[in-house]
Amino acid sequence: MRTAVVVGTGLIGTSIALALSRRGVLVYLDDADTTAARTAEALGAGSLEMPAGQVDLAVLAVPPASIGTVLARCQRDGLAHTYTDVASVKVRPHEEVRAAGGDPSRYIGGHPLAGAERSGPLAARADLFEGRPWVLTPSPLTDRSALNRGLELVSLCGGVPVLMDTDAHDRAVALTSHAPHLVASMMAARLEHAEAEHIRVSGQGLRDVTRIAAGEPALWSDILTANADAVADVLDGFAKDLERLIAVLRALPGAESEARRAAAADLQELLRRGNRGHARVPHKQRSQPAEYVAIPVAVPDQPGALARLFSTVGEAGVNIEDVRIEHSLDQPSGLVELLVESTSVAGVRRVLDANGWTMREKPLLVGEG
Ligand SMILES: NC(=O)c1ccc[n+]([C@@H]2O[C@H](COP(=O)([O-])OP(=O)(O)OC[C@H]3O[C@@H](n4cnc5c(N)ncnc54)[C@H](O)[C@@H]3O)[C@@H](O)[C@H]2O)c1
Ligand SMILES: O=C(O)C(=O)C[C@]1(C(=O)O)C=C[C@@H](O)C=C1
Repeated sequence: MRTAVVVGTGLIGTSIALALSRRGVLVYLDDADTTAARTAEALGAGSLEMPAGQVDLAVLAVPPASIGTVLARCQRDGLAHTYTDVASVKVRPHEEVRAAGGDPSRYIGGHPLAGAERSGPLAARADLFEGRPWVLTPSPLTDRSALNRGLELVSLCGGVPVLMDTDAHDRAVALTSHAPHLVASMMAARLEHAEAEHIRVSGQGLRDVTRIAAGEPALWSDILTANADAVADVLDGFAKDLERLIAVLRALPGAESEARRAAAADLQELLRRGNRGHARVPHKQRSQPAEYVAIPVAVPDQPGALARLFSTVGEAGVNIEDVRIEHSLDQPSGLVELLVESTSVAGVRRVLDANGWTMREKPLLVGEG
């Protein structure tokens, strides 16, 4: 693949664009929100100039409900030879592509099982998909060349391709992604009005269980609406376990000893079932764990300052893996931590220094806090 357009330069689109650009693909960026597109460009994800001719692949990284209309528009404009999307559901986009008059032979549905609870290009990372499953859903109408192009995309992004039917995909992710999201949201919702004193005494467990509840509600309602029945089926089983668990917990303190023993055995069995289920969760495989270093840079609170910082780093030919921003209220500047591969640190510090940026002395190894 030599050329690609990424439509939707948020978390997923920009991560794909960064990965492709790194592998030498010429990437063009398009987003309804020009700030998102400009930020992705400043991160080194590609170019805002639209291509003169047809590109090899267009990747639609827009919300699920927009795939059909965006694909029909792109195909009408003859933007690309082949099209794929990354939406978290697959039945509805396939149906909408047909309903919107798109050409299904040049479209292959896709869904990388990697992401984050943050949205937008600033949350993007080039290695997001490394070692992660990436489902492709060819239909009987999909051309073999489109399937091969999809496989090439997955490979360039470091993902592991999995071919599935749209139905099977949506049922699978109802269990592994969509219902877990709602369970995390429901647990996190318990905290909304909890006493601050209580929340203060929390550890990593609460963070682990609630992390994904920070996801963008508009995107998640779109995803859940498109897969509502399958998610409700998973939650039905969950609700039965929950009902049983509440009865068991209520029985534990007060019951006669035999009933108490039965309740304790039930509780243990539920916890053991949890152990067995947890043991089946696949762990992320990475070919080579990359070591990132955070370079803290003081950035003035001025329009365009972040874009200038990113393009300075881009000039050094270095990919920014992640960005953390600490806003200091009432201060004329904030602290921005640029995460880069450890091998690039010296070059980045040199180019920042030459361009007048102020850095904190010692770079932090990620995880040092
Ligand atoms: N967030 C995740 O963890 C995750 C993981 C895998 C797949 N996905 C899927 O990836 C897609 C994008 O999600 P994201 O997390 O990157 O969201 P995001 O909000 O970070 O980015 C979406 C981008 O699409 C743009 N956009 C919306 N409608 C558009 C249109 N009609 N034309 C052009 N641009 C448009 C928005 O302006 C935004 O910049 C969704 O379909 C989602 O289901 C998300
Ligand atoms: O890691 C996360 O933050 C995610 O929620 C990513 C996650 C998931 O694993 O459920 C979320 C939605 C996607 O469609 C794919 C991946």
